[in-house]
Amino acid sequence: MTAIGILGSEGRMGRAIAAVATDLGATVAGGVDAGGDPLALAKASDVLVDFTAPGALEANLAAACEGGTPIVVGTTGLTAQHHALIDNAAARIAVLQTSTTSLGITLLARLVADAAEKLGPDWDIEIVEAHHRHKVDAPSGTALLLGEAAAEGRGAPLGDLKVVDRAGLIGARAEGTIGFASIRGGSIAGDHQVILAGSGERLELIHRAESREIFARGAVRAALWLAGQPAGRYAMAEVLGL
Ligand SMILES: NC(=O)C1=CN([C@@H]2O[C@H](COP(=O)(O)OP(=O)(O)OC[C@H]3O[C@@H](n4cnc5c(N)ncnc54)[C@H](OP(=O)(O)O)[C@@H]3O)[C@@H](O)[C@H]2O)C=CC1
Ligand SMILES: O=C(O)C1=N[C@H](C(=O)O)C[C@H](O)C1
Repeated sequence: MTAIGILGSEGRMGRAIAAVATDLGATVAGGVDAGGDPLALAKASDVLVDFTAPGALEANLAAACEGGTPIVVGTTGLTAQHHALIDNAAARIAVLQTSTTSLGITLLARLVADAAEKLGPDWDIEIVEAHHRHKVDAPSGTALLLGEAAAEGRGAPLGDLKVVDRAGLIGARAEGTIGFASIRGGSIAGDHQVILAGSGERLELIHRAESREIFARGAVRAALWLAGQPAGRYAMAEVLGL
């Protein structure tokens, strides 16, 4: 059986992954949290899953490389520098980075790219996400992933189109931009709504995670798939065959 090492094992996702791993045909090799030894865990594991914090990524990737252990990076709030670290690690080991391990969202990203392309820039795109009160990053990694899909449909980098901060007398909406809004409260597992607003009609694509378990199951599925892959950078769509 594939032995999964959990980086962030006492966190919400880490605990959810441990709860479903056996069900899905994996074992848990162990886990670490802040102050733990990721290299010892990497050496004891067939594959690592990282659901920690951006500040932990560099050490976690270094441990994975040194241990020769594939790693699923599910942590969100990553910067361009973090993505460069992931690219470097992927030259040595198999790395799957994804802001969502949900099947529904992975498919939704395809639909969003298609809709953005077909409907054109005079349809305004807004992405609204809602999460639990403990979430520390905004917009969510998934909202940004959906924004990337929309921008790809528009043939431009998201960085050129993204609007995340609206307050005060900001003027009318600029054509072609992609707006983001974040809601935080209670125990919401994760809702994402992509609104394509035209003149006189509106298309709304919505995904609601009903519990954290779907992310945990997706993470284990991704880990089992990644354990057998050669070095390289992978995405969730490849796991799901989409
Ligand atoms: N890709 C996906 O599908 C999903 C991604 N996520 C993302 O996963 C991440 C974790 O979410 P969640 O479980 O809710 O967060 P939690 O805060 O509940 O858990 C984070 C865990 O990481 C640990 N940690 C922090 N720093 C380090 C470190 N340097 N080394 C090792 N462990 C560390 C924390 O330990 P300590 O408490 O000791 O600091 C804690 O146990 C977030 O970025 C979230 O957005 C969440 C759900 C789904
Ligand atoms: O922090 C969470 O809980 C989640 N984070 C991920 C994100 O930022 O998109 C995925 C999921 O929505 C839950």
